[in-house]
Amino acid sequence: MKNINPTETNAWLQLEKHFEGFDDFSLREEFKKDASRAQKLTLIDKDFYVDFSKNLITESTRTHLTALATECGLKEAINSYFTGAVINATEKRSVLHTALRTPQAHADKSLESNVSDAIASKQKMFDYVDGILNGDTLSANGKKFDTIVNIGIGGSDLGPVMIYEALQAYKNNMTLHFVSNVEGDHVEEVLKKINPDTTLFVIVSKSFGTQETLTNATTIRNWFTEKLEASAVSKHFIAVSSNVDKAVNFGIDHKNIFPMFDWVGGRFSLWSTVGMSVALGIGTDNFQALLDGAHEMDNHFRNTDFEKNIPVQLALMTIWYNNFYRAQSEAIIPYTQYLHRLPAYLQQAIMESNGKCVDRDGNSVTYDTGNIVWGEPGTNSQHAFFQLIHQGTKLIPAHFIAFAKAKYNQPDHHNKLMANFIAQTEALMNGKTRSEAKKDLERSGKSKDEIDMLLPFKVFEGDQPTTTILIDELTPQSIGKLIAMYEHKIFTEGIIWNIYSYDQWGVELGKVLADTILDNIENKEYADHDSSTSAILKRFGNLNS
Ligand SMILES: O=P(O)(O)OC[C@H]1O[C@H](O)[C@H](O)[C@@H](O)[C@@H]1O
Repeated sequence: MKNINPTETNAWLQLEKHFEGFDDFSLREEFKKDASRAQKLTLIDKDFYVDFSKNLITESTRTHLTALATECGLKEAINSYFTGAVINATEKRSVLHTALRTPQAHADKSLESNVSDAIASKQKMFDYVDGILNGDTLSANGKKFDTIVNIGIGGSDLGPVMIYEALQAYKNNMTLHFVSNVEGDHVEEVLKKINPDTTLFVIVSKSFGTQETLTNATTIRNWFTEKLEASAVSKHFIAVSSNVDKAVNFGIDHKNIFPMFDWVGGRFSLWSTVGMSVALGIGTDNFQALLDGAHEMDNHFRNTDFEKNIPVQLALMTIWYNNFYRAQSEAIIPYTQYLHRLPAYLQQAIMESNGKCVDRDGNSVTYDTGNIVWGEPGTNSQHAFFQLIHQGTKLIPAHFIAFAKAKYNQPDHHNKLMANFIAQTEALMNGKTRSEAKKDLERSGKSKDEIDMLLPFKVFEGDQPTTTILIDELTPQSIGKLIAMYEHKIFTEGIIWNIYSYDQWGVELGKVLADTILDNIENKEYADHDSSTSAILKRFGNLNS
């Protein structure tokens, strides 16, 4: 992989010049000028329809941005990514979540053994899941398991919970709970709801060293052994980890440890045995369909020209807004409750990956990286933060994601949902001019004085950019494809920004300091900090003494 400072490329210079022409850019005008704008700026890959035309771009913008991707060595980088080069250099690891969904017959020569290991570990997981679901594997008291508790945090929680919520229409009758936060109240609330006799606990931790997960697992095991014999632990607790020894030390039966691989990053691990709880909740066929959907997007990303490549063009939009428009954030608005955890999942995937201020040569970057993402499902978000997108002072490019077909036959609901989905992007783009707003007020019979007073508040500037991602139907396949699309978008941005997307050193500092503070709390030693930290520690200590 070449380390290229994007701002020193010819394409970047061209983009800077090109951007100067955007002072009086108007999407309304662009659509008026070119009847085929939507068609030219929409990419279709089977069930995915991605319309970029409501973005602040022209076809030349796309050309310049695509040239930037090429000049930054994206083609070679994609090849390195898919063939197992050590692209996570600071941790000396390959980045091969794509191998987890590759059929053996499609494996690259260099990755045959990774793919066959992935398939073997998936098979072990599937056999176990089938045994639980068909009742061959029973609880310590010979009962069928009916509840799963996933104990994990970060990538060992967000991916599984997001997918499980997304695929509620595909769930079997297993009840799933997710315990992630180290907050004891979170654990207690889950324990209140479950019967130890019929509950399987899945401890998920790549490192098996994460404070939150080990604390929760220990508390839950203690609770469990108060209710059932200690010998029942081996039938009710399983672990997913790449640190098998630590899982054994914790007391997990060797045969109940489902290994994951060093070459899969935590936030990209939902495709691996980390998906255990999801597979238990939706069954192995649906889990396989999820993998197949992701593989379909892998092929699209790897084999499609950049101009027609959905993840590449999505990444380039982020570069355009982040580095040229200097937009501070992007919104992700899924028009389905099923995807209510998608923004949270993407916050980890995107911000932990690309929140880096040092380039691949170890120098401080001189340009912005790491886009901030946030969001909530529509239509709820329309009644919450859309005011700021429509009339605030910030440029907030947004992804609008929806599925053309609903899962249940409620056409009245679905038509209303989709009407809002479509209307919002049109409104954000067109806004409302002063004269349009004035006409509206006149039509409503307001006096001249009232109109003069109200008019400034009724104007919408418009030109708020959106990308519409319309997918035929929400299925395990399309959800897999959607998540893989974002994974490759993240990769592409990291390559162009010349940063390492697959480490997360920034998470360490706070973790280490928390250990010291915990020591202080336990020993009631509050003095050895700045006055703010000491006072907070003391107040906390006093309230709990
Ligand atoms: O799976 P684990 O090893 O327990 O790690 C859980 C999480 O811990 C860290 O905070 C990392 O920043 C995350 O990327 C990771 O997903």
